[in-house]
Amino acid sequence: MIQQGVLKARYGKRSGINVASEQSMRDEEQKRLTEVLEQVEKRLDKELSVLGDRRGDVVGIRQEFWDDVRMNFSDATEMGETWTSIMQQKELLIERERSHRVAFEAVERLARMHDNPYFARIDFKEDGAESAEQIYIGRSSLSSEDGETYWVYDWRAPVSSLFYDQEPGPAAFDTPGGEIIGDLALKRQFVIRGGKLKHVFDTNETVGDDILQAVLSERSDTSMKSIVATIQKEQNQIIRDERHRLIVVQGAAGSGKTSAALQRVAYLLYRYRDSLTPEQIVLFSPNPVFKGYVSRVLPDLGEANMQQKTFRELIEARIGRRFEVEDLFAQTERLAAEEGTAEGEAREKAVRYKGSEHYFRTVEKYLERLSEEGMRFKPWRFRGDVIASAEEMSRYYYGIRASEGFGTRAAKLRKWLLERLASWVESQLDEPWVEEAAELADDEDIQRAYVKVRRKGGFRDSAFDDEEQMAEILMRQAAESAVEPLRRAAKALRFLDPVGVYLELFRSRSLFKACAPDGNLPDGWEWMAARAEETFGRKAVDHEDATPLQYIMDAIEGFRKVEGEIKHLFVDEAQDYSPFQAAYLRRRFPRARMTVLGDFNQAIYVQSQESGGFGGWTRLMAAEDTKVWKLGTSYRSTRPIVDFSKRILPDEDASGIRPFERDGEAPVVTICPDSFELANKIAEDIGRLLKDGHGTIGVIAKTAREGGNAAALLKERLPDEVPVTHVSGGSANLPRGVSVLPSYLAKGIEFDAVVVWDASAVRYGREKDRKLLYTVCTRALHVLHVYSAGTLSPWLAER
Ligand SMILES: Nc1ncnc2c1ncn2[C@@H]1O[C@H](COP(=O)(O)OP(=O)(O)OP(=O)(O)O)[C@@H](O)[C@H]1O
Repeated sequence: MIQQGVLKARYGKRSGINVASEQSMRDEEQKRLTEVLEQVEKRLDKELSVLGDRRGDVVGIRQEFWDDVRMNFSDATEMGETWTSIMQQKELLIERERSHRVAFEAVERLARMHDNPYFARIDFKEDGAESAEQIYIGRSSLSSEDGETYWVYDWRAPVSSLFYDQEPGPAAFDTPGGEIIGDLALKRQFVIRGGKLKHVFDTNETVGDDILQAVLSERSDTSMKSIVATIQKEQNQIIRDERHRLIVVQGAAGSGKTSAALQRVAYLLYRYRDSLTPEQIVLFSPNPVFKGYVSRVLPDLGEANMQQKTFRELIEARIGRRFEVEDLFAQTERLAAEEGTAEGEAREKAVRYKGSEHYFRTVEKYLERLSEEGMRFKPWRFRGDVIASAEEMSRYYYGIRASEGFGTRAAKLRKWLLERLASWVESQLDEPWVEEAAELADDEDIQRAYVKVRRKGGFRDSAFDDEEQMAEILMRQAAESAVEPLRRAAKALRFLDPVGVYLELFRSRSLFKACAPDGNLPDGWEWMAARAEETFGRKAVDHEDATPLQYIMDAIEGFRKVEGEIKHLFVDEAQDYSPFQAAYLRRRFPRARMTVLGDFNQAIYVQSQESGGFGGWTRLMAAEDTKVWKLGTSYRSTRPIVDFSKRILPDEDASGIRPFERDGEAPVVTICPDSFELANKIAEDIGRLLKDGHGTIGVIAKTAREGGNAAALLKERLPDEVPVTHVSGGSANLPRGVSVLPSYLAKGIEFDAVVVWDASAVRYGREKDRKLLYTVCTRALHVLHVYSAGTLSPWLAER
């Protein structure tokens, strides 16, 4: 609920306004609201009765489905008719179910409208028009049945952008038919809840601070809310940008990147409702918790959810069947566990390097070279016979012009191999192994052979000849089915050896140097080489090798497995992607426009430390198709929390971050002598925070292991009626109450109160921990309490 006190306090400050005119404005708007609600009720009644009828239809058809079908299986014709009649009945049911769903959605939409039909009004006089039109803006539109009166405009309608973008005075907005110019005479905002007019006031700002203040002061929920009533001008530009194929948003923590992305999805679905479906939009989410957290926004706006994926799912689907693939979280945990050891340092160096631009360019160059030489093939053998050796394949492959590209070359080689296989099968027909295999033929094989001979006119005159033909066919069938797996492998291009190709980079020093942009081996190359041999040897793939391997694999196959039907790709937390991952997504979704959102101050994974900010993303499309937007105002946290968090960052990175003016309690730092005392203090604190009414409290630990310990220690100390949820990798739901989770699962989400489990110098002492600590602290909306067992992190100490 909006905290009315905030609005009243602010509203009171405007007391220069004439009280009488204020009252008449209220009366006027109350009258209008009553009228609109009457309309909504009328429509609701109608839709409810339609819904009842449709439900009756569906239930009726289901119950009588089999009665209305004529069943007769006596002969082929009757069977055909029975089938047709079942299909007709099924079509009817599908159609009625669809109309039932449409009616249900209409009822839902009208019920939402009855609660809160609109949130703004603008009066706009188009140049040349006689008078200004009053335009009321809500989550969805409402017009009279004859279509003559527009009671409410959808927030996504072209004219609604006036509300978000412009102040009273001369104004213009874009429509698909061109720009419309005129005068914006009035901007009015409303708070309507449960069909009651709570507040109404005029504003000169783009979107008044008063309402935003009130909205931001609300307690958080376990899932994200839509922001349509308070979209800010800079966010609106992102939401409505249709000009660019690639939109990159760099925005401070809490600046509304995810919110803007989701409203943009809703906007696109509205704008292109005849040609775009939610299934054609994919959002890449950082983790399963986030997936659940954002899944309510679109349904609340009356739209179906887009697809959500994580990068991990993409990798798993492609190479997960053949290899044990480490995921990003497992990698992060391992790096944390091995921190300070020689092995740990070497691994970290490798992870850092493999997420770098240097490595990406090295592999790109390597792929270029592969089009001239060096492709590796698996020899094509059967029963010890070499049907095609790796050398022969290579010769054939490089005999095809390079300009044909990897995909065509692989397809041509496949054709050649299948032909070879066919003539090899021919040469084997008299061999004893074929005879033996033919003797094992089962009834089905014999039946097939028999049918073939019959088709050729056999089994009529000379029985002897027919038997011979049967035997020959059976042998051919036996040979063919023996080589079937080989044929299938050829179809899947399994004669290519992507792992061999990948490992070659670490087997040949000179090859690596020749491909590296500066001709140098990276520091730790030998360690990486030994590690790669060792992991691939046991069919495991480190996370840092997974995308490069997949990229090479898909490249040498000619990027066959693309998702061309996807029209829009959204990538949240984009700063955490390596250049390989960015390039891979572009290839995998070749037709998609991309909206990429991130914050380089929250680049917490080792894999993206060297990726060069957003470089990996901005090069994906031509400069004229690309737009970089910046969001600097942080809306999530109170001003004291934003100021506190900013100080964790180097000045140059913090300078662009502005808090939205919302007051609150100053963050509190508590240093405890040891972790035992830390757990005691935090347990007490949680009791207080719950008593103060904070509905979501996030206790954020650095790693999953630490989170597990923290959850156990808190459960021991807190009474049973305080449920403590330990959120780990697999769980997708964020409950109300106290959640204990590792830093990387807190990405993108927020809590009323954040308790930082142990911000000591031991846990967050190094430069690379700085962004992590910043990310953790910026999860707080209203309250931030930081605890440390022993010496405080240096990133917090100097204050
Ligand atoms: N225009 C707005 N009106 C109301 N609330 C807003 C607005 N913009 C952002 N917020 C609120 O600010 C909070 C942060 O928004 P969001 O999660 O979209 O930011 P973000 O940039 O993705 O953050 P982060 O990078 O830290 O994950 C949310 O609670 C969101 O509802």
